[in-house]
Amino acid sequence: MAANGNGEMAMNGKGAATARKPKGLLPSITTSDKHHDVCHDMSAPTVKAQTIDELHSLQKKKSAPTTPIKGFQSTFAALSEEERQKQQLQSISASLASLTRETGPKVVRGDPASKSQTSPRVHQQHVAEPAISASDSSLKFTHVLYNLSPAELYEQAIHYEKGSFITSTGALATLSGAKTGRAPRDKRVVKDDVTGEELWWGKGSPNIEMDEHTFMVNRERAVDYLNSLDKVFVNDQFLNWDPENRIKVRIVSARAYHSLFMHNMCIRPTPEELEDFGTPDFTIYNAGQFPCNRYTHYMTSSTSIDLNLARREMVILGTQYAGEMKKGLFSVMHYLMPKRRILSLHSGCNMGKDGDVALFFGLSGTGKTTLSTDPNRYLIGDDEHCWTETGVSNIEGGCYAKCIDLSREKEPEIWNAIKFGTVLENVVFEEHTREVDYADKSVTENTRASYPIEYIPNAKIPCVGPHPKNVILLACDAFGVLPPVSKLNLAQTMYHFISGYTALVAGTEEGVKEPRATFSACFGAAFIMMHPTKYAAMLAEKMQKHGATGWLVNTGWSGGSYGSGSRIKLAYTRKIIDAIHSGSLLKAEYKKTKVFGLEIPTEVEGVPSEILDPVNTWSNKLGYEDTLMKLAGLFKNNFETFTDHKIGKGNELTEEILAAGPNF
Ligand SMILES: Nc1ncnc2c1ncn2[C@@H]1O[C@H](COP(=O)(O)OP(=O)(O)OP(=O)(O)O)[C@@H](O)[C@H]1O
Ligand SMILES: O=C([O-])CC(=O)C(=O)O
Ligand SMILES: [Ca+2]
Ligand SMILES: [Mn+2]
Repeated sequence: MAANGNGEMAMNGKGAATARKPKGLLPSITTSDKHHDVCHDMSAPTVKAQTIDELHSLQKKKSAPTTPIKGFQSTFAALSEEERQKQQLQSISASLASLTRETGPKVVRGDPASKSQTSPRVHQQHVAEPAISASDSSLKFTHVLYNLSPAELYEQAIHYEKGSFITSTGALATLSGAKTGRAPRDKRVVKDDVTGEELWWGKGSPNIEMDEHTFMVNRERAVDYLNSLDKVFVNDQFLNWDPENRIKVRIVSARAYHSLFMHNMCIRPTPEELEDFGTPDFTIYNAGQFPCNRYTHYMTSSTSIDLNLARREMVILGTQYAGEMKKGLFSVMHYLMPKRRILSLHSGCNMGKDGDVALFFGLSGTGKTTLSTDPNRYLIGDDEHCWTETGVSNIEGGCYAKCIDLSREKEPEIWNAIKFGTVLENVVFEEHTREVDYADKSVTENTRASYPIEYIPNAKIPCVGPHPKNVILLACDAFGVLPPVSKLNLAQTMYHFISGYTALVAGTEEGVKEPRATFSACFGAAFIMMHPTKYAAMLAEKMQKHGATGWLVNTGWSGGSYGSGSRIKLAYTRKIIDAIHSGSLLKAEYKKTKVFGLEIPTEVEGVPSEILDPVNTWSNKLGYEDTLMKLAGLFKNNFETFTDHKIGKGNELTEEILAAGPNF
């Protein structure tokens, strides 16, 4: 039926339903008893499903086999894919095996909550003859969520982990629990015949010993805990972009947060690389929600981070802070790489357009991530590197930026990297808009963002580069007496590298009025495994061979100590770094400072000249002298522990290095 254009309906056969209406009014509706068709909206195609379940099943496409099946498309090829999956599950079951039971746990792929799972393939490590199960744990399944994607991990985190939220820019906000930083005093390293000889033990060393048996007790505790869960996350990934020195790592964890963090921080395998992954070189068991047993020998708290180099395993109990995994693996690299005559470094690294590489050493919070992330240069990495015979390589696949007081204006690249896929630890956000308040320290001052390195637009992929031209030592001097920049000779570079000075500021802690100096050998004593002089000797040799220049950059206080002066403007530090990169600072005019004997430039483009010599910035000159002497004394005191160690042939370098420290 159709309107006749005058607002009148055509009369139907019976003429009963409609009446002529005055013009201008809406047409009345006619129903017809002649045509029995239902009214359809035929403009959109219908869905190809009969039921809701069927509709939902259409939504997800099965991932295609990761590599095209080689050869003929036969049942033989399909079987080998199945065989490969079986081997993968067997390998995971072997990882999770208790060492006191005959078989590994029954592992099955997929989320136990997922209905769509088709008849699970179950695997056990070495299936013994059918026997009566000795324990309930051997009856249950361990579901394995294997190398999930960020989207899948978001869903797991949001569904199951309290404190997981999507922020306004798409990052995953998480809480790391009671621990919001690393616990170096809870680190334990197995001391055996080999490591007893090879590693650095005793005063100043980060390696606190434990015996093999105690490690096994903690390992068993972690494995039993993990196997008691409905599901565990397994990440199989790589460390080190240098293909010849790549390490395969497996991380077994209980939280999607941990899995996503390691997805970001380690190197992500391609589907093809994953197929050939095989047995990992190193495995982490992260049972961080579960404490260690205080009755266990060597335990001094409910947290324990245990490294067993012989077994190539690490166990985490009693801390959920994800940085333990990252830095635990870094410790492993600090052992494995020097054995291959490769130097491992706690440094950031970037490269200019002309291929000039710079290393940025520094303790936590001194600016490695901030300063290696530079819009004018290619980012190779922000925290952990190797220096080989051929050049530098990043160990990791992601960055871990501090984000307290982060601002879009000062650090736009890091700001923009905080998007979907990024893990944002312990930040505070507005409940409704989910906008993050980076100034808020309610949870901790150590708020962090972990993102894949390719989130920085000018990342250099693969993350490798030629030999460094500049070696920049960053110190955040809260005493305000170290110059903003000094040029170092080789002996001075070694002296400051071995010293590893920075200062912790008192912050909001009551009663603490003064900054506290910390000396951390190689700018990362918490992670090195052998004596600091071993790494220092390698650095000296490499810098000498490749003609690299050393620099000391103070990213800390100026115009007085913490409390009266202020932190050097990031914009000035960036100008100083620019001048190092461009080579202009090498050609500048220098003068030598008293006490520390540092060469300081008289001018740096874009930086007020008066701040280059700190004495100019202090109104209280006597206070400056006192503070300078105090810091010099702390340096001297600290270095005494190293004087009995030789570097290089015949001890000469040691003499030279000793003479390179403060003289007074
Ligand atoms: N002059 C400056 N130079 C460098 N960083 C500065 C300066 N002033 C303030 N900052 C701030 O100091 C912090 C440096 O932290 P960054 O993440 O770079 O540390 P890091 O050396 O990478 O430490 P970690 O090894 O713990 O990751 C940033 O929050 C940065 O904004
Ligand atoms: O390990 C961490 O938690 C953060 C970091 O990079 C460091 O402290 O050097
Ligand atoms: Ca960092
Ligand atoms: Mn670090």
